Amino acid sequence: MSPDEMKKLAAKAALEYVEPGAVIGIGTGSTVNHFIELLGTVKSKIDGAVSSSEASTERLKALNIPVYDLNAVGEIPLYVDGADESNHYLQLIKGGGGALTREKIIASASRKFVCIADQSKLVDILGDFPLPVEVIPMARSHIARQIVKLGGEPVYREGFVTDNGNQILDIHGLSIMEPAKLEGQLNNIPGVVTNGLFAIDPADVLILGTPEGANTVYSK
Ligand SMILES: O=C(CO)[C@H](O)[C@H](O)COP(=O)(O)O
Repeated sequence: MSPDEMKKLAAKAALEYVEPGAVIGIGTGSTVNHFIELLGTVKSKIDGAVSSSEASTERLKALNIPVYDLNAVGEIPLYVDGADESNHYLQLIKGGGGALTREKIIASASRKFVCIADQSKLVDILGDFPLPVEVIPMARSHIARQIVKLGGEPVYREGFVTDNGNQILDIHGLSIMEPAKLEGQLNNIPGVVTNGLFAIDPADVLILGTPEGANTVYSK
């Protein structure tokens, strides 16, 4: 079975968490794209969505699913998003698609974060996937030097601009033993908008697509 088929299985299983009348928080990426397609089949049962990126908004609107501004809604019952890596505590690296800041905001505004992924995303130690950091452009070089002091190798994602008009540094060479600590340290560097660690506030549920079906994983 291909990774994409596994992503689709995970997305399908996440539909079970959708409650009638709800506004659903929607992440970004190829796994979420499957979820958006499936959400289109039950759109009459939901109120609409809050989206974490221009790309997801476009897909939701193409299916005539109403997209609300986060400021116009209260607490969101459910947030569905993918991940680049998850450990067994459901602490994540996200932001491969560059949408990490809006993703973290909507995850934080949601009661339950259901993460969907193919089985390859589950790892023992986070860090093989380069950790994205969204930065204010004028602070980029300064932030890169601070990251080197923390033991990482920052690489500027050249030519990429986030939906917020900022830039991304991808940190290579990390083996992240204390994800919550590193998340805080990075966010404390002036000019960092946010980083792709979702460790202080991890996912609540991880659904992994596997060749045998969708497996639900809870935190260790
Ligand atoms: O964080 C993300 C985008 O910013 C995505 O959730 C992450 O990159 C996973 O993507 P995919 O579902 O395509 O594997």
